[in-house]
Order: sequence, then C-alpha cells, then structure tokens
Amino acid sequence: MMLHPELLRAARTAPAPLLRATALLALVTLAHAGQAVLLAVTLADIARGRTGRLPVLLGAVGAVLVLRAILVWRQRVAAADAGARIRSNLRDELLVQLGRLGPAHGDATRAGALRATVVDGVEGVNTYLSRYLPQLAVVCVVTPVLLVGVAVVHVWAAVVLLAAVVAALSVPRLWDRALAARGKEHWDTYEGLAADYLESLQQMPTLRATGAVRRRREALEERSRRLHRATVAKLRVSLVDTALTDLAIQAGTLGAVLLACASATAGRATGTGSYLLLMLASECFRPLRDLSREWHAGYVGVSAADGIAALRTARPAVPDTGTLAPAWPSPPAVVFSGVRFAYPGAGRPALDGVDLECPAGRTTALVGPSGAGKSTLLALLQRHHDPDAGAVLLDGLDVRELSLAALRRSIAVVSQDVYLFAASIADNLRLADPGATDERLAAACRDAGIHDEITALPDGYATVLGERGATLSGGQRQRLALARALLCDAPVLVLDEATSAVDQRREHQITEALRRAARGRTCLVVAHRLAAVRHADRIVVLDRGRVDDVGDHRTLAGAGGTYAALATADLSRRGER
Ligand SMILES: Nc1ncnc2c1ncn2[C@@H]1O[C@H](COP(=O)(O)OP(=O)(O)OP(=O)(O)O)[C@@H](O)[C@H]1O
Repeated sequence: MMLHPELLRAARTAPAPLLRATALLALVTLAHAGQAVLLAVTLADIARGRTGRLPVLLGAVGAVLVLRAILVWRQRVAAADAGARIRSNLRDELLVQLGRLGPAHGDATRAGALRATVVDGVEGVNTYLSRYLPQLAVVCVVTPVLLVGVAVVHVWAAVVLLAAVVAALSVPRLWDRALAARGKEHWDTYEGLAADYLESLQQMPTLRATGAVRRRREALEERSRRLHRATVAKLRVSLVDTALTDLAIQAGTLGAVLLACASATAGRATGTGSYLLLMLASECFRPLRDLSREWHAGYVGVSAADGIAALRTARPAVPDTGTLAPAWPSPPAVVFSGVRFAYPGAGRPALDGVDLECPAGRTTALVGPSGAGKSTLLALLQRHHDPDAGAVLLDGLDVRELSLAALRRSIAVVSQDVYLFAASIADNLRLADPGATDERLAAACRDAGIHDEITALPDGYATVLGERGATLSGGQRQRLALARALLCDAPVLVLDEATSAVDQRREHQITEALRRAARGRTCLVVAHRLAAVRHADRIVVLDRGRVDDVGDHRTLAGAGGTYAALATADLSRRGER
C-alpha cells in the first residue's frame, strides 16, 4: 500500500473522475454487503421453515444483483475515464517537459528508456490510480462501516475481524522496503532492455554491415534473462505480501466463524445473527482481497514513479527566463563575443574564447577540422547550452534575454541528422507551419531545389515517406529538410553539414539551393566540403575551439594556414571519388 508522492500528484490532475470512480466502487462494495444481508435473512428464514417472505427476499436479492451489475459497469467506465485523463495529462506534461529540456537531455538519456517511462510507466500509473487508489479508499472507508455492521450483531467478532483487517494491511508493509528495491531493479532492467531493443531495431543496417547481428542477439537474450530474473525476484517478494494478506484474511474469517458457532451453540445468537455474521465476515474482507489483486496490477506505476518524477522535475540545460520576443523587421547580425564553453565533464573546453561576427543578411561559413567546435557554436546559438563565459548576441540582444519560444521562432535549423516522419511529404513540410498553403510548400521546395523531384513522384506531395524518410535519397532528405526550414520563415538560418550525404552533382544543386535560401536571411553554414562554402560572404576557420582565421575563399586559400590545409585535403578527397 504505497502512496508515492509522484502518484498522488498525478491523481490531483483528475480529481473529479477519480472521485466518481471511487464513489461507484464504494456503492458496488455496499451492494455486495446488501446482498449478503438479504441472503443471510433468506437463509435464516429457510432454516426456520418460514417461507412467507421468501418471494420478496429473493426478489430483493435479484434486484440488488441487477443494480450491482449496472454499478459495476458504470464504475468500470468511470475508472477507464479517470485513467484516460490521468494518462493524457501526464503524457502531455512529460512531452512539454521533454521539449523544455531540449536536446542536451536527449544526449544523456537513451531514447528507448525514455519511451518506456513515457509509455509503459505512464500506463502503470494509470492502473495504479484508476484501480488501486479507489480500492484503497474503499478499504479505508467502507470496511469500517461493514465492521460496525458486524459489531451490531456480535461485538467480539467485530474485534477479531478488525484485528485481522489491520494485520492484513500492515504486516505486508514490513516487506515494502525489499519490494521497493526489487521494483526499482526490475524497472531499471526493463528500461535498459527497452532501450537496447529500440537501438538494435533502428540500427539493424549497422549491425548487418558490421556482422554483429548474432552477437547483438545474444547480448539481448542475456538482457532478457536478466529481466526475467529481476521479475521473478520482484514476484517472490510481492507474493510474500499477498500470502501474508491472505493469511490474515483466512485467520480473521476463521475466528469470526468460530465465534458465530460458539454463540449459536450457546444459544446466545439468533439464527439470523449467525448467518449475518458469517456472510458479513466474508464481505469485510472482499475490499482487501480486491486491493491485493489491484496492487499487483498497479505496482508497475509505483516502480516507474521515480523515473517519471525524475523526468518531470529535471532541470533544463538552460533556464527559460528571457522575456523578449523581437519581431526582426530585418535579419539580425549574429555575434559570438568572448564565448567559452566546456561540455559537462569534458576536460578541454570545446570553445575557448570565440569572438565572431556573422553580418546581418549574409552567409557566414564555419569550417575547420573535426572537433574544432563548429557544431558547438551552432548549439550555443540555439541555446541547447549556455556559454560558461561570454555571450551570443542577435542584433546586440543576448540570446538569454529572448524567451526560448521567441528564439526558436527566430532560427530555422537544418541539422546533421535530418529527421523525416513516416507521413506524407506535405505533412513533413507542414511541421514547420501547419497552416501553409500548397503554394507556399511548392515555393519553399522550389527554393530548396526539390520541387521538380517531388512532382515527378506518382503521388507528388501526398507521397507517404518510409520511417525516417527511408524512401528518399540522402540528398533529397536534406533538401526536403531545407525546404521545411525555409517554411519556418525565420530570419536566421542554420545549416549543419548540409552537404555531407550527397555526390558532387547533388552537392552543386544543394549549394545553389542554399544560395537561394540564404537570400534575405542571416545564414550560418557548417560544411566539411569547402565547395559548399566557397561562395560564402565570410568564411570563418575554427581550430581547437578558437577562431583561426576569417576571410573569403580566395584570401584564405592564399594565406597558407589551416584553411589552405583543409582545401588541399578536400581536393585530394574529391580526386579519390
Ligand atoms: N555532447 C558532448 N559531450 C561532450 N563533449 C562533446 C559533445 N559534443 C562535442 N563534444 C566535444 O566538443 C568538441 C567540439 O565538438 P563539435 O561537435 O563542436 O566539433 P565540430 O567542429 O562540429 O566537429 P565535426 O566536424 O567532426 O562535426 C570536440 O572535442 C568534441 O569531442
């Protein structure tokens, strides 16, 4: 009977449906008790050979049966309704929080584990709250009423039953700590396995290419066995719990039966009294038996509660304390001023005093060897992290002064890994602007150089893509992502390695598309291949977290520094292809 604070908090998001489900459950329990009383009276009459009231009594039993069936049906509907509300409230809250936490949280948490928390964990919370919690309330409220009913018939029997109820509720609590530890172990193992499976399924091509499918399968089997062991370990403890509850119930019932028999033999009780005692003793324990059953179903919710609480209360990498939401009548200049930043736990700073201006309405290209800090610079502009020192400014405004929503509206991004959903091309594009007309979609796709290829498809813009856009080529995916970014209509456009997955002909197409897209925007482009950034107004060479040089292609190539070395490497790579 654990009342986890996180679960009670979730309960408070749908109090009315939960109360309705609880009230109906109490009525169902009382209907059981009413039926027991009627049956006791009927049996006593039959035993005494009095048949006069029998039709009325049997009619009443039938009526209670029908009434209870209706109540059970309404109760199930109410509980399902309460569960659905709690589920959707909690999932909404967690999804909003995931959006708030931003990509930095995603880097540190495995997608499969998150999925397990948000899907299976929330499902467990639903069962706990919509079934276990109402049952617990009924035990606390209705069982005492039934005990009072028993006390009217036989005080000592009520005392014995009370002792049994208290024992059934409290003795298993001695195992709570062990159960909590096992439950946590079970949930952690489950999350780990869920994450392993998701990664294995998503990365099947990599596993095949590296010949690691069998090894991976064996590792997953071992993980499954570990989950099985954790499940059995948890069950062993929670079955002790059930056994103790059952023992207390059996002992209580037996005690009450013995007392009823003793009273009957001693002639102290009426026949009706004895029957009532026998029937009600059993009814006193019905809510407890049901509670024990619901406990097993709802326990996943308790196990997952810590993970849900941790996710819900996790602090975003950057606080959303800015309030400005500028309208940007013209594209803003982007300035990095004395920016220093080290990833948490990293020894060396990724950016070590970067001063850099990306002029308004122009394209600035960032180049540099792998690990130079190019992507980190873009991440700071988007506030995935805040710099440890220095500031990132948009037209002189520190990005921290803007609300995160306003900042996101100001910057459109085509990132290294383009993500397309298993939906139509039009739906994928409209992620950026749900109200965009077909004409706007076509205009953005023309600018991104993909319109003609889309219209050449049999279903055109209605073509449904495979998962992650699997039915498109790498270059098509990138140009579609570019079109999507253009639909955001943000004054700042950020492109990270937009040409990495394409051949030279496509690269030329994309370069052209970028030139078109960059018009009227402040554009920051990171590219490995220098061909893609040759045309840039300014090329910034980064090396080991610092600005090494700034200029245009001609001056930098002539200067013989890092850029010239990169250009030579680029040329020889092209020669190899
Ligand atoms: N999430 C992270 N956690 C810790 N260190 C990181 C993280 N991301 C990047 N780094 C480190 O920060 C430094 C800069 O990385 P960054 O990704 O910005 O380089 P880059 O210039 O974009 O490289 P590439 O061209 O290979 O993408 C590298 O030393 C890298 O190892």
